[in-house]
Amino acid sequence: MIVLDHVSKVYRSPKDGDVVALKDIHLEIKRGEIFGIVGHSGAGKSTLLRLLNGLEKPTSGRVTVDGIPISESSERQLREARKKIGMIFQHFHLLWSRTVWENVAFPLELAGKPKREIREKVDTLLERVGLTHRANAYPAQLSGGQKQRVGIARALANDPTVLLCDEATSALDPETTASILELLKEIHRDTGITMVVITHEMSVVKRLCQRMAVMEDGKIVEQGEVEALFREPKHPVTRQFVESLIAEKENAERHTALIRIPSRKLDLLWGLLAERVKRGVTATILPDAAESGDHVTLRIGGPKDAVQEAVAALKQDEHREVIPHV
Ligand SMILES: Nc1ncnc2c1ncn2[C@@H]1O[C@H](COP(=O)(O)OP(=O)(O)OP(=O)(O)O)[C@@H](O)[C@H]1O
Repeated sequence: MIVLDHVSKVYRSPKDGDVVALKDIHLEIKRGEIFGIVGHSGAGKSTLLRLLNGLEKPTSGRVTVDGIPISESSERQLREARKKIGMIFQHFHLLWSRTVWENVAFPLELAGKPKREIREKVDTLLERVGLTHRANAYPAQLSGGQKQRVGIARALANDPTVLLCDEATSALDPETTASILELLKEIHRDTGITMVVITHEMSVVKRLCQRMAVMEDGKIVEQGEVEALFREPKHPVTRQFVESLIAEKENAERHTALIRIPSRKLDLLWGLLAERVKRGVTATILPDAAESGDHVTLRIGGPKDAVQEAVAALKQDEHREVIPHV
């Protein structure tokens, strides 16, 4: 469906000299696949995406999308090809002076579609993304998630066969991200559209993609099934990304509890906590000017279960003077 055949891209700048953004990339994405591309800032992800919709031409190599030789197409041919290549962006790129409805209608107007067809299509798309009730609102009146829903509806207006997602959830909070990923999955299920998902968030790849490529310094350093790469990352950059997700998860699972204990029991209880520290529990004595001296406050942190268990242990019978603080 999408083929990058030994593609390189060099930006020539009189000021900074040559910047090699992509080095001999070979990538094949199958029809109907959700393919993730991850990499740190500057790895070349955006350049790769811009080659797919013809916004940039490769310095060498060929780019083919759905049988169209994008890298060799004229501007006129590209305009036609881009109708079949939808794109959504991190910062939505909506037209601020147009309503939700008019934003979604825009690509259909550009394609010269008759009014009645536009009306039906926009109504259907707004229903699809759950925004019928906001049709007459302006982008400034919408939440981030709603703006991205408009972006998705607009990207789908001309029934594309490919959807390019450029950090589409990076500006959204975790809950909104989850709902947008769910919507993208539903659209994929309903239409079989091929998706290319560029992100620096491994959680997005994990939840959405079937295969992925990891980029570093203009090259693909590893690619394969998402599950396999998560199970056995080989390249250090892949490993780093996989570990970042584990850290993300652990963070999300972190809980804290404050507990006030008699100072004279501190040594004893500290010993009791020590074995739990091995299981990811942290204990900190909080500096508190209001302490009378006969009590101290401890902050217990860590995974929810472990924190609850540690607090329960501190409160057990022989230490019944422990007073829950919160
Ligand atoms: N128009 C341009 N002119 C010159 N250099 C460019 C241009 N666009 C990108 N670059 C350079 O090409 C390299 C790859 O950039 P690119 O934006 O593709 O990376 P990225 O992985 O998408 O990073 P980010 O997530 O920060 O956008 C970088 O060194 C960047 O500075």
